Amino acid sequence: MDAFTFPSYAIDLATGEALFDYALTGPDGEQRFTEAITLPLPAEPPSDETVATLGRVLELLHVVAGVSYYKAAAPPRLVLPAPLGAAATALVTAVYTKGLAEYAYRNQLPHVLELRPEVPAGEVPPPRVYDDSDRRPLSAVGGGKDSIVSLEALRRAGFDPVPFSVNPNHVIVSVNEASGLPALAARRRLDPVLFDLNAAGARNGHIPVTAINSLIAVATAVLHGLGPVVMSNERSASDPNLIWNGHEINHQWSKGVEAEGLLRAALAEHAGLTEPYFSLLRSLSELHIARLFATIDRYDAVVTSCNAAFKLRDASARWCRNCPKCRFVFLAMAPFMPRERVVGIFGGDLLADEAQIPGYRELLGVDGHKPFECVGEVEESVVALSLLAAQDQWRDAPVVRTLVEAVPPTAWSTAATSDVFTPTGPHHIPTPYTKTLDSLT
Ligand SMILES: CC(=O)N[C@H]1[C@@H](OP(=O)(O)OP(=O)(O)OC[C@H]2O[C@@H](n3ccc(=O)[nH]c3=O)[C@H](O)[C@@H]2O)O[C@H](CO)[C@@H](O)[C@@H]1O[C@H](C)C(=O)N[C@@H](C)C(=O)N[C@@H](CCC(=O)O)C(=O)O
Ligand SMILES: Nc1ncnc2c1ncn2[C@@H]1O[C@H](COP(=O)(O)OP(=O)(O)OP(=O)(O)O)[C@@H](O)[C@H]1O
Repeated sequence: MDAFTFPSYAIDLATGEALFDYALTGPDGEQRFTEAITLPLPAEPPSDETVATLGRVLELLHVVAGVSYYKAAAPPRLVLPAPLGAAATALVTAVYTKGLAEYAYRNQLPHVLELRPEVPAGEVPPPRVYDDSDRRPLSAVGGGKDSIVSLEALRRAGFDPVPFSVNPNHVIVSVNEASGLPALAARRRLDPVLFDLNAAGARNGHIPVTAINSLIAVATAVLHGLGPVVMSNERSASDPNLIWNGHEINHQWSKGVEAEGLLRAALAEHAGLTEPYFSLLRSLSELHIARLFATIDRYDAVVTSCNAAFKLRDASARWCRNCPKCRFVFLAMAPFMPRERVVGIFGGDLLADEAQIPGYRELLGVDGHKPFECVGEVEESVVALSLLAAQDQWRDAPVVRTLVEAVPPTAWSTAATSDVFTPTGPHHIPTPYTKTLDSLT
């Protein structure tokens, strides 16, 4: 295939269903795809102004959601459907290069990292300015500990958040039920042709799914007259897993602060939104978030951070208890909870299971590189281990004992001087929200 194009998109405001068309084209023909995204409908029909702003957000979503189909062939040309301003073009360029960096690395496709979209010439008419800053926030819920911390903090700080999810599965539905807050949901249906192509051996790999979910959330907020979309993306999401050919390869790129800034700028430029989107947890380490989560117990029976529970097919019921994310989250929660509580949350004791030791060695930086998963930095794992080694309830757990001997002696001084509980780094949290997390402590 030579090129990836974006033939059209349309939304039916009677049903909320938006259809996004894509095409891979080449000398041997064309492969078309249609993705369907259905937004929840508001009680009252939207005004013409709202529909115009929504249209601008959907134009960005159309282009960004194309990554799922582009990756089936990774052609050299990315041909955009309409003129875009500088900020929107920067977002699209980054989504298809940095967002697909893990895919490029694993498939050995260096040209993907250099991809530059072809943007049709022309002016983009300026958008209507839509000041959404003081409206109720839409709080994205993914079913894991991080979004629960944000939702509870927003609620306790009096922001009256509206929980929102894309394709909520049983985990997310249970989390929303546990919150007691009425939630909004959007549906997203990938073109089944993609699965047929995958089964036939098409190129496949990781995509920047948070960029897509984020734009669906912003579209929903606009349609419902709500305020900023509040995400729960942590500090370490901005850190790469490795460097390849001089490029950072980051599994979590679209959760990182660079993606957040690009998305905010594109939404301001293209859709006129003044305060569209930010992460409330941006300055926090995963370990710090786990400590905050420990102060909330109403979600213990339902919280699930394991990605295996969110597969489109053959999903696990809750924690699989045998992946980097399960290992990391167990390690991060354990220092801040009675042992029976964390074992109850996970349905098993990972630190009593010696089969977990090789995976924990990777998390602690003893072997390999940071796994391609949503896990914290090596330093956070080291600090968690040092906290466990100092607790009677954990000191003699088989995995803790072995790991304490496995880490280099320098790890303990690293842990002693670590700033993992000090919020740091760039963030986009608007002034009214800066004290929100204090409501949890
Ligand atoms: C649940 C999961 O981790 N899925 C990744 C996995 O896909 P798998 O084949 O095992 O199962 P499905 O998710 O059901 O996907 C089936 C196919 O569909 C393609 N696909 C899926 C969603 C989408 O938006 N676009 C798609 O094209 C997918 O490629 C499959 O062929 O492995 C895939 C290949 O590496 C990953 O792409 C799947 O990741 C999902 C898109 C996903 O939702 N993953 C999140 C749990 C995730 O990884 N989040 C990251 C943040 C990444 C970011 O920058 O946003 C994190 O939490 O660290
Ligand atoms: N299905 C979804 N719908 C809407 N937002 C989502 C969805 N899945 C994840 N998110 C949001 O995307 C961001 C990244 O997701 P991630 O899975 O890391 O978070 P989480 O589920 O809250 O916590 P954890 O890191 O413990 O899994 C979070 O802000 C989360 O709220």
